[in-house]
Amino acid sequence: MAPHSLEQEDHSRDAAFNKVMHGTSAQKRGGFAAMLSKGADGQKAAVDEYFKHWDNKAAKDETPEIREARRAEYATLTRHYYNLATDLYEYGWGQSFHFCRFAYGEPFRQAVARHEHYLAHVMNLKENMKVLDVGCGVGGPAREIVKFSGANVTGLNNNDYQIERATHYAAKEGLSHKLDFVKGDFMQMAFPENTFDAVYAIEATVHAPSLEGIYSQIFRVLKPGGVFGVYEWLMTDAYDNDNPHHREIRLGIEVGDGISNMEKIEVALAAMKAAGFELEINEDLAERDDPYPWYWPLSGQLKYMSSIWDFPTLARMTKLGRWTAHNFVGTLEKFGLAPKGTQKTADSLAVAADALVAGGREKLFTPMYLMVGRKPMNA
Ligand SMILES: CC(C)=CCC[C@@H](C)[C@H]1CC[C@H]2C3=C(CC[C@]12C)[C@@]1(C)CC[C@H](O)C[C@@H]1CC3
Repeated sequence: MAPHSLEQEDHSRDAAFNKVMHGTSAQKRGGFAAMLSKGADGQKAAVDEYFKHWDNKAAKDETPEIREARRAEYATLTRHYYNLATDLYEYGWGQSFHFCRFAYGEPFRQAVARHEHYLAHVMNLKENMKVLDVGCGVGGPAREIVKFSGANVTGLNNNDYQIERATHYAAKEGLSHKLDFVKGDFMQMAFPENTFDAVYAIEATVHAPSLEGIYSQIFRVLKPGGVFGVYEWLMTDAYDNDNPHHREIRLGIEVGDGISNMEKIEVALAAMKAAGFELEINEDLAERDDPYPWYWPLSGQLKYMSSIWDFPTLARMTKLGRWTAHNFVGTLEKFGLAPKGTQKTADSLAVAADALVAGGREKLFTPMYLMVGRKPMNA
């Protein structure tokens, strides 16, 4: 698809909204405690803004105009998605918002960290390099990559609440001298051209309305000779847009994961080329011969559990765990202990989980299409 028109940024509006919805909850210890201390008006506005794009818009009825309306509001849609989902992510998954490969007997957190180390390794990140993390979440991967490589990392994020959480965790771990976090829309980065030695993006650029647009921005801020590494969310070659079942899976992933429009592998490869990168690596890591698939923690199959410490994380994904969570947050909402819309958000994440597992099982979708590209020296 062609490069897309951009939403007007308004950082003071976003900061004011952040105060109304999140208050001081960014300082709370875990996702669950943070979730219970939201401002009701802010939460309602975020729910309305986010779900207006999806409610009553089934895959079978979707028109190009509906999809286009979502793409046109990509930044607001993504910002409100993370206003709603961040605490649930932290509660259910941890502080690294991405999938990973699993080796035999490998505990969950170790596998997540290994996926981050692998990207740093293939990009050859080194001590004191100036590195940009595009769409840094609450900074779990950035902290790990700083510790692994010694690089200095700037995290770019469009969501004020995630920046507050990321800043809080970096300070807590004594890493503030190696890490900073900057608010901004990755489609219109404020950094001057040729700023960074390396840029990485872990399962984040899928939120862009145009892959060519975001990869071109990354190309611009990279120094000549600099490297870009990305784990991209993409529909595989097996995805057929004329197949209603395939479309349902794609829409399920999009609605539950705050994505305005997800593309196929061929589009991402063409976008890297159009942006100007020399492609050094492109591989779907989901196709590696691993003992367990990337989606297994979401599928609730406890038989793959290799460490008893993973039980609390994985139990939440079983049928019983999900049923309990649905009813628990519903009860909290009823008694005014959790803000209205918490259950709707949790249910939407459950839809995402099912669609992600179906997309993975049917090999229609990958969350780990690895691309490493270099900006030519003469660019
Ligand atoms: C949205 C993008 C581009 C990346 C995030 C990937 C994953 C970290 C998330 C995708 C689906 C999420 C779900 C949860 C945590 C984060 C994800 C795995 C939950 C396990 C959080 C707790 C809820 O009760 C169930 C969620 C299911 C989906």
